[in-house]
Amino acid sequence: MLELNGIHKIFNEGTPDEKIAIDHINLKVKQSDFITIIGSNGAGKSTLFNIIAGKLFPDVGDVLIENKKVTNLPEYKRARYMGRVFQDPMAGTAPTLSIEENLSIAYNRVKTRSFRLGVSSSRRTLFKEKLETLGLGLENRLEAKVGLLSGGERQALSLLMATFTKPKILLLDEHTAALDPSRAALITRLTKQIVEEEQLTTIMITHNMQQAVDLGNRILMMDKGKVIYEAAGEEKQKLTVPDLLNEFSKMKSDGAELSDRTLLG
Ligand SMILES: Nc1ncnc2c1ncn2[C@@H]1O[C@H](COP(=O)(O)OP(=O)(O)OP(=O)(O)O)[C@@H](O)[C@H]1O
Repeated sequence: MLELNGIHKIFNEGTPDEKIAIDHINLKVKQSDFITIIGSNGAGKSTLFNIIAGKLFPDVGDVLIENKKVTNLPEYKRARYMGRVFQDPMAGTAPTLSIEENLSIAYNRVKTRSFRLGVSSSRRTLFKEKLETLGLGLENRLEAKVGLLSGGERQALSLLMATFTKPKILLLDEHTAALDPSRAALITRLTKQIVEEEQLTTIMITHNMQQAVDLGNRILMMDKGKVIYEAAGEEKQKLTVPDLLNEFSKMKSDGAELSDRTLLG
């Protein structure tokens, strides 16, 4: 489904600020894989997502989606393959537009080339059905401005907007990190539900070890631009938070920086 071959990315090359953000990473993501990525601050996780999404281009290496090389395809041309939810609930939605207008934009992005905001009755029925699956009553507030929603409601809507058109790849970029614990638990539960129902190929960055252990069939740990630990299948299912902390402590003994954020339980 998604292949990263020898991806290398350096920022500010040849200057005193030179930084190797991604150090020759290879990754093969299969259809319906759900990968969680954890790692220290500055490990290269967001840079990796930006390269997958086409927001950044690698200096070396190739990105393939369904065996097609997309390495230099800009973000807007990859948008119909990708769903992405960011940490900031404000990032995925337009606050001055209504819930149905936001859903309409997400729908048009993939289904048609139209930027029309008008919503036909069949679309409205589809939007209502999808919103009902969130269990938040948003289906009764189709005309409410998104700026009036709580952070959790907004993030649930962002998740729906990123997934209801069944993207080939779903990127979740610490999408529960800015929410209080109960709202984070809600978004985690909805993520699991949507990914399972739609069989979405998903990659999720998280600093929450419990979430990284609970979700997905594969886990990657990154440090200094490299994947330094990986578990999949049964090994991943058996993995516990103490096991992960143990892996982190090995990393620490190799001189890596551990921050409190890395160790979020
Ligand atoms: N646009 C940029 N210009 C210069 N350096 C950058 C840029 N983007 C990222 N970096 C550097 O590249 C490294 C990797 O950053 P990245 O944001 O990918 O890490 P991360 O694993 O997502 O970190 P965090 O968990 O703190 O969000 C860091 O040292 C960062 O400072």
